[in-house]
Amino acid sequence: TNGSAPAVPSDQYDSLYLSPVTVGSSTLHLDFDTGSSDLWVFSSLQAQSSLVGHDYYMVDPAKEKQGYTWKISYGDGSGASGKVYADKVVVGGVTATAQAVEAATAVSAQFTQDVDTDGLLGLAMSTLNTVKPQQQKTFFDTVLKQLAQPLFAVDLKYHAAGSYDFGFIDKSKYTGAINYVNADTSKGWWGVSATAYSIGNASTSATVSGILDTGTTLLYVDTPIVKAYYAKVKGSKMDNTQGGYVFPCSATLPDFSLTIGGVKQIVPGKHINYSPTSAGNCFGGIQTNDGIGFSILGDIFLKSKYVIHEMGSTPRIGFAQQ
Ligand SMILES: N#Cc1c(N)n[nH]c1N1CCCC1
Repeated sequence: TNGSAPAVPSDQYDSLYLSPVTVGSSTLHLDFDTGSSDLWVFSSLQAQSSLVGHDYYMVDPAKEKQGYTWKISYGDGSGASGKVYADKVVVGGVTATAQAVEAATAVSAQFTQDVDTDGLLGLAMSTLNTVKPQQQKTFFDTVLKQLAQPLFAVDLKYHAAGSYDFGFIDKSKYTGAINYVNADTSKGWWGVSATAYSIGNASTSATVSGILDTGTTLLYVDTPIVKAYYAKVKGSKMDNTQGGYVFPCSATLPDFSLTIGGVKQIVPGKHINYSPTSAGNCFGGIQTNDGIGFSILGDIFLKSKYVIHEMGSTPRIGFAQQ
């Protein structure tokens, strides 16, 4: 079976996208994350006070994987931990009958405060899964063999609902050709490299190595590229209080592209005005990857494309224009 689930922006700035998932007998709204590999949910194991505003998984003790635990921490300092159950998970009609469901006993404040997000569904390689004593499979790995094609396709949109397709490519969701490149999955992520970037009409050769990551809001690249971009934005500056480059909300933002597999993957300038700040200017969608060690092609990069993640004998990534 194949299937498709909506990806709905959680707020007016596309901070993250939420998709409905049936876990056991509950429907939760999860953040599908190609940058991590745990399927974890808010659960009845948590203190009631942590569950206010959230949908949550009602655990069935008979389904517990006794002695199994998980603990995850993300690059932004957030995290969660808990116990593991084997239960039914359904995404867009695709069913995993005994998926490892990581039920939270504790989650960090960032998650408790975000009442829209009921957990995450990881779509990176299962080698990054945090369950002990035995690593568990992602939902995609669990259902892979039942899919017509061994792939999922990501269709995130700018200030609109998109979708995640499992097992098929939806020709109505893109125009032009799909450009495929091999994926570097050696570090557990969907890794990709670019050979150049462009700002407006000017191209510069450079090697940009990074990961595709639906769970990251913005686009993080090397500092020299970020500086060159905002040099073309009148009134832009690095604002340490806001934590990145900001600019007047009236500024005209040039398009940005990364050349991947010889094809320019363009990010429209409009998408690079991420959100207003508390200080009366606007926060940039392109920011420095300082301290990360590689680039992160997050939602700002992804939301103009239809991106196929194919786990064939050689993992591949396909890019097409929405
Ligand atoms: N930081 C971070 C991060 C990432 N690189 N991919 N997904 C992330 N998160 C998912 C939920 C919180 C952060």
